[in-house]
Order: sequence, then C-alpha cells, then structure tokens
Amino acid sequence: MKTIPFHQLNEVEVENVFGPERQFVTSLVFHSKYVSKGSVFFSIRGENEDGHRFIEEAIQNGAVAVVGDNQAHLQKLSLCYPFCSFIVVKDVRKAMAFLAKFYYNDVNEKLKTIGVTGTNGKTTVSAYVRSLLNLLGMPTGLIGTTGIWNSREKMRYKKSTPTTPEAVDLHHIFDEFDKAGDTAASMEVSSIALDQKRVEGILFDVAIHTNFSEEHLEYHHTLEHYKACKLKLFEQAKCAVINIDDEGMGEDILARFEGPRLTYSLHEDTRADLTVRQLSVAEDGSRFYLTYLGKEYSVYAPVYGTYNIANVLSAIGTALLLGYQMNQILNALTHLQSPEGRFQVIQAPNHSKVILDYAHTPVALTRLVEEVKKLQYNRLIVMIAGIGIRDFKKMPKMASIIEGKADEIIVTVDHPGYHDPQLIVDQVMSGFSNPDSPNIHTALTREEGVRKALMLGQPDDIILLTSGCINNSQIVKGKEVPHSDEEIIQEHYLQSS
Ligand SMILES: CC(=O)N[C@H]1[C@@H](OP(=O)(O)OP(=O)(O)OC[C@H]2O[C@@H](n3ccc(=O)[nH]c3=O)[C@H](O)[C@@H]2O)O[C@H](CO)[C@@H](O)[C@@H]1O[C@H](C)C(=O)N[C@@H](C)C(=O)N[C@H](CCC(=O)O)C(=O)O
Ligand SMILES: Nc1ncnc2c1ncn2[C@@H]1O[C@H](COP(=O)(O)OP(=O)(O)OP(=O)(O)O)[C@@H](O)[C@H]1O
Repeated sequence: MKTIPFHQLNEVEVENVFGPERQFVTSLVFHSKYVSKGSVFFSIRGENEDGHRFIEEAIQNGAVAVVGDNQAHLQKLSLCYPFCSFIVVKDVRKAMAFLAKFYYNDVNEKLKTIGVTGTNGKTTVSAYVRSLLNLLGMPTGLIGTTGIWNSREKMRYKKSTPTTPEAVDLHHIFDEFDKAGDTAASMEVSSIALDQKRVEGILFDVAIHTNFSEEHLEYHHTLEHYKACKLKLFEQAKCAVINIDDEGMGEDILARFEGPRLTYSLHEDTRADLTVRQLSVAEDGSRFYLTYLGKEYSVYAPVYGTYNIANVLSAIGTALLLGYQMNQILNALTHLQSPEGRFQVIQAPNHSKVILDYAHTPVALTRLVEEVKKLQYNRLIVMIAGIGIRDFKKMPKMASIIEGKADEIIVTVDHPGYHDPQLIVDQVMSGFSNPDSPNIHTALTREEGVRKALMLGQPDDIILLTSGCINNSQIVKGKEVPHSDEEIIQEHYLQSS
C-alpha cells in the first residue's frame, strides 16, 4: 500500500493526468478481472485485445487509477468517474515497469540481480547461479520457467507467470525475496520480456549470455529483431559474462559492452578469460581443467553434457564478477544442483533409463542427442514434439535432426493451443525423408506419446522424452490442462510391476 503522486515520477513520462493527481494504491494490475479495491489498472494494447476496452470493468472492480495511452478515451471516462485518476502516458508498458519499481521501493536495488539471456540454457544457467550463490553463502532466489524459488524452496506465487514475469509481478517477487531474507535474484530474461519492457528500469549486476540461434520467430518475425531485443539486456547491466564460442551474438555483445566482463569458451586456444582443457563428461559428473588469469584449476561439477559445462562456466564467471575467489567457487561447485526436467534421469525398474529434457529447439535437440549417444545403452527411443504455440517452421527440422539417430521415434504434440494436433504432427512428419518407417510412431497428445515411448522400452534402453511442459501443464485452446510426464512414468511402472 502506498500513495502514488503520478506527476512526480519522471521516468513514468506522464503526459497528462485527469482527476486526482495522487492516489492511495493497494495493488498494480494489468488484467481487469484481477483488479480489487485500490488497484492501479494498466490498459495494455495486446495481440488480441486492447486493455482500454476493460477500463470500466476495472473501475467497477475497484480501480482508483488507470494508466493508458488513449488520451481522448481517458479524458472522456474521467468525466464519468471523477474519483478515479486517469494517467496518460506515451508507453504503458514502460510506465508499468517504473511504477512497479516505485511501488516496491526500488527493492531490486537492494538485491544483487543476475539476468540470463540466450536461446538455449537460460533455465539451466539461472538455476546453476542460484545454487552456486546459495552454496557460497549469498541467499539467492530464482525466477524462470521452473517457477519462482526463494533461496530455500519453491514459492506459491500465482498459478502461472511467463518465464520472465510482467513488471508488476517481477518487483512483487523481488519484494518477497527480500522479505524472505534473500540478497540476490537470478532470473531468465527472455527476448519477448525485453521487447515488452518487463525488466525496464532494472540495472542488472551481472548479465549473462549463453548462445543465439533461431527461435521465437512466431513473435519476432525476423532474426534481427530477436537479436536486437536480446542485446538490450547488456545496455542495462553493470557486468557481463559472454560466451565467445557463440557465433550468433558473442561478438555483438563484445563490441558493445564496455563494463567489467568475463568471456568463456569450451576450447583451450581461445582469447576467452575462462577456458577448458581435457573435458571428460561421465554420468556421475564432469571433470576438466579450467584456466583463469594464467592459472590452471582442476574442476569437478555434478552435471552431464558438454553444453552444461558451458552453462557451468557462465555461473563461475558470475560468481567471480560478484567478488568470490576461484577456490571458494570450485569447492561449492562440487555440490551444484541442476534444475528439474533438464537431463533429468529416472532409473526405471525394468533397467531401462528415462531421460527428461526440455530440448525444444533444433540446436538443443542436436546437442542433447550428441550427448546421449555417448552413454551406454541397448536401444535409443526418442520422443519429439511439435509445439503448437511456437514457430511451425522449426517442426520439420526437429524430425530431420533425429532421423537415423534413434531406434524408435515417437512424434507428438506439446501445447497445441488452438491448433489441430494432427496438423502439428503432420508438420513434424514432413521433415522425415522416410515418414513411413515402421520405427516412427505418432501420438496426438503428449500423454499418449509418453505412454507409447514407455511401452517400447526394454531393459538397458534409453527413453529420451524431449520438449515438455510449462508449469506442469499443457496449453489447450487457451486453457492450462494439468500434465506431468513424471506422474505418467510412475503410473506406468507401478502398473507393469
Ligand atoms: C504474446 C504475448 O506477448 N502475450 C502477452 C500479452 O498478451 P496478449 O497480447 O495476448 O493480451 P491480450 O489478450 O491481447 O490483452 C491485452 C490486455 O488486455 C488485458 N485484458 C484482457 C482481457 C480482459 O478481460 N481484461 C483485460 O484487462 C490483458 O491483461 C492485457 O494486458 O500481454 C499480456 C499482458 O501484458 C502478457 O501477459 C502476455 O504474455 C503471455 C503470458 C505469454 O505467454 N507470453 C509469452 C509469449 C512470453 O512472454 N514468453 C516468453 C518466452 C520465454 C522463452 O523463451 O521460453 C516469456 O518470457 O515467458
Ligand atoms: N548452453 C546450451 N547450449 C545448447 N543447448 C543447451 C544449452 N543449455 C541447455 N541446452 C539444451 O536446451 C534445453 C533447454 O534448456 P533450458 O531450459 O536451460 O533453456 P532455456 O533457454 O531456458 O529454454 P526456455 O526458455 O525455452 O525454457 C536443455 O534441456 C538442453 O537440451
């Protein structure tokens, strides 16, 4: 609860206020249905709706202030609702970010903030950073695809938020972290969030770049726009950790970022600050020699997969930039915790092994399969999925990547949204050179796909279930339908035992 003097907030860039110049406010809300007594309602123009259409509903629900960009409309409404403040701004999303920051007393500045961007690895890196900083004694929360976690546990925040929450939620979460005694926040910063100014006004202590490849064209339309959005993160960061092996964006950041920075590379003969020699990746963890400032260190990390070593390097770089010593960091690293659903191994009672991995881009799937093929197994069974709420063009690519690399392939659907699941499966299938192969199976729901994959599994097989769930649910016709691969797996083996 706080009094907001709208005109006095420079960064909100107020153009006009109709009605009271200040209000006693109880919450900040961008959906009319969630407005309660004392809320500020932000009317955002979205993909499907114009938030200005819902102002009167918001006022009926108790809004005391409305922020919008349609001056004529707000002025007209102010005549009907003189007790309500109507704030005209140029950019509603930007205003929302700065009002949220003000409302929560700039709590983000009390925390060390670490923002992770990149096409693949955001969830993994942000979870590694949280785990590593916690082990080093800096209580750190996490915000991302796997939910909201304070330094101790998963929090019951809203039922679901996007990977990078809207600004009003984000600052609320920072406030919750602060109240829980946390002093740092590690978070995924998606390109869409940067475009929609969800993190505007935050100066990150460290910004991390993992890699850049084609993704989210359903939103950005061009790769240039996707990259330009990601680059914005480095305009609002004190320090940066940069993957110079990444040809997609590494050089672009290096050319622009002038603050303290650390670069990393998985190769030894590079100009990176952190380089790797003699990497040996095994199921019980990875070992390698790490060079930093002319010194070589022997490293063990309990993670699997070459790409995860790149992710570990970015967490090490972050801890160094936050002032920790290499020896402290490497000690802590031996207890590093990985996020759920990223190379999550489940040993099945019939001696097959189920691996859950969120790989859902062509690059992630390629790297993942390369790593899985290094393991010992009898047959490899892989389930891939077309994602209805993402770019349809990448679906055939997922098929061509997996063709010839697995003994059995199941093609299914994730988050069909408003699309016909058969259409999605057909899109994926069009990428196979031999779609009629008896080893390629289809399933019109993820649940059916998981069951088919498990049925095919025999002792010593690996069953690799890729792509996956957001918030343990599937998005079907605009609704979240509960779904858990793990529950289906447990049920399957209970029934078959
Ligand atoms: C595609 C996209 O950008 N969607 C965002 C957008 O929704 P929208 O354009 O569909 O909104 P809309 O339905 O047109 O409504 C416009 C406005 O009217 C309001 N409204 C609507 C109906 C109503 O009855 N009352 C009301 O007030 C809505 O709250 C909204 O503010 O505006 C909403 C409100 O600001 C966002 O929450 C929503 O993000 C949704 C949750 C989302 O899933 N976005 C995805 C694309 C996303 O951000 N993904 C990234 C990617 C992560 C990754 O890399 O994996 C992420 O950070 O999660
Ligand atoms: N550094 C990396 N390079 C390439 N692939 C990676 C890397 N890190 C993880 N992956 C692969 O990408 C998958 C998704 O990883 P992660 O969830 O960490 O990425 P993300 O960027 O958060 O994706 P999303 O935002 O869509 O959740 C992993 O399960 C793994 O297969």
